[in-house]
Amino acid sequence: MDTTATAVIVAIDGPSGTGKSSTSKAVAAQLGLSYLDTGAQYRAITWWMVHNGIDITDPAAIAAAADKPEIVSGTDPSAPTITVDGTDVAGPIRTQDVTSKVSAVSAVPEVRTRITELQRSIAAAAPHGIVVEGRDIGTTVLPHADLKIFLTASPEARAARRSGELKGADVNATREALLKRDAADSGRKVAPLAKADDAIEVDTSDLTLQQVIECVVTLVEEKRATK
Ligand SMILES: Nc1ncnc2c1ncn2[C@@H]1O[C@H](COP(=O)(O)OP(=O)(O)O)[C@@H](O)[C@H]1O
Ligand SMILES: Nc1ccn([C@@H]2O[C@H](COP(=O)(O)OP(=O)(O)O)[C@@H](O)[C@H]2O)c(=O)n1
Repeated sequence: MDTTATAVIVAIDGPSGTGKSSTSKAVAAQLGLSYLDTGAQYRAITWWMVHNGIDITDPAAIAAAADKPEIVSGTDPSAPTITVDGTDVAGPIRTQDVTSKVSAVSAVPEVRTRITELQRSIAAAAPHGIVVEGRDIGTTVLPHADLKIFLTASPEARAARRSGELKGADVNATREALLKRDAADSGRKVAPLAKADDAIEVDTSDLTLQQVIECVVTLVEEKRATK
């Protein structure tokens, strides 16, 4: 059977702490779709640059190395994986050090070209469709996605969620770090963080995670019914 005709492609974008990862994983698991965390890929290439002593303040050095690491993403929403040259980096990519450097690395056009190609090939290979989350999925990576969602939330709600995860982290410092990363991601020249014109915006500040999941599942099911 040709499943590609019925495969549904969902793009979920938005800034940090709006609920992209939790929502995308749950929606994909519930609907039998694959799942791709594109932020994890940018974190993985950043981890590799740091690990290999590349000067991340030097865009030319980053560009020259952009082709070297082999990044592999496992797309099962119940057990997503990420490896670089065969090493499991799921833990190391979440350190504060990588978080503070990822916006600089992901702004380099050669890095984006490489990772964007990888993302498109993963989406095209997903047998029943995929939920892809990131910053530029609806605008650049998958502009023909069947459904585009742009999640937002107040900086206060996002900082409270993130500092809840990073046990003991100061909520004001977390808020400042989030806003700094938003500004870098929204201000870069190539594929900035942006809402696609045809994306549906959902403000999650006053919604529970379960409410957001239900909202997105309903939207995907409506799309699937009319495909
Ligand atoms: N609507 C929500 N209400 C409360 N907490 C949420 C909500 N959505 C997500 N969270 C929590 O906030 C944190 C960040 O969510 P995450 O999905 O990682 O966001 P993102 O991928 O956009 O950075 C997680 O601990 C998650 O459980
Ligand atoms: N599609 C994407 C996804 C992430 N990124 C970059 O990767 C960083 C980390 O993304 P992430 O989704 O893991 O961030 P969090 O929401 O987990 O904080 C972002 O701040 C961006 O700099 C990007 O440029 N494009």
